[in-house]
Amino acid sequence: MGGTFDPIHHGHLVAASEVQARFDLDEVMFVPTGQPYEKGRVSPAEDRYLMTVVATASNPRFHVSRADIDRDGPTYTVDTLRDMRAVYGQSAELYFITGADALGRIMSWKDALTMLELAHFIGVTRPGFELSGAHLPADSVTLVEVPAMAISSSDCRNRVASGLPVWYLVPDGVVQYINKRGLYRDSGIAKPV
Ligand SMILES: Nc1ncnc2c1ncn2[C@@H]1O[C@H](COP(=O)(O)OP(=O)(O)OP(=O)(O)O)[C@@H](O)[C@H]1O
Ligand SMILES: O=C(O)c1ccc[n+]([C@@H]2O[C@H](COP(=O)([O-])O)[C@@H](O)[C@H]2O)c1
Repeated sequence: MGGTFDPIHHGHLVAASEVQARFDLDEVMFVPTGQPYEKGRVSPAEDRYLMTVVATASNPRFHVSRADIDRDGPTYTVDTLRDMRAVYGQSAELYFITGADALGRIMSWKDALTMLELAHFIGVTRPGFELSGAHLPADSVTLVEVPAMAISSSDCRNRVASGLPVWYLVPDGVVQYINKRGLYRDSGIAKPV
């Protein structure tokens, strides 16, 4: 599952768990983006990576990859999938999990046709976003309805900046990590480590 995870929240975790169970996946690899070129300023990659590790630690099927944060330049999913293919080998069945909003734009992603050959794409429902696969290649993309969790990372950041709690929106360890590092308090983005 690819995402900026700034911070990772229960919407991401429920979506990953649902897809893992429905597709009987051996594991779900969370891949925090290095430089998400479509987003503005984001928190340091190391903070986003560590929050993802903390959030997924208790699930034996969940793992976290540094592939995107260790690669220089803007993050493109075609590169992520090539890296995953190199790790798991040619015979592995790869699925790329993402949200319905992101999925709607995948045909404009870098090397979209090559990318669609490297994995099967799963778009999970997200409250507030219309789920339509009409313009997407049906053999490469599946839309999956997951239990609705109206949580977003931007809302979590805004809540911290306003002094509101994010308990129960993100895992407890992520709340503690945000507090320890003072993330999102001022501009919404922490200073580099
Ligand atoms: N509550 C949710 N339910 C289902 N999918 C989600 C949810 N939140 C995020 N996603 C999906 O997870 C992927 C990674 O999300 P990302 O890390 O950008 O979080 P986000 O909450 O969308 O962040 P932001 O609010 O900063 O845009 C995206 O494809 C997004 O659509
Ligand atoms: O490959 C691309 O051109 C591309 C463009 C936008 C987003 N993505 C990937 O889509 C995933 C979700 O992105 P985001 O910005 O919603 O967190 C994440 O893994 C991104 O690297 C990939």
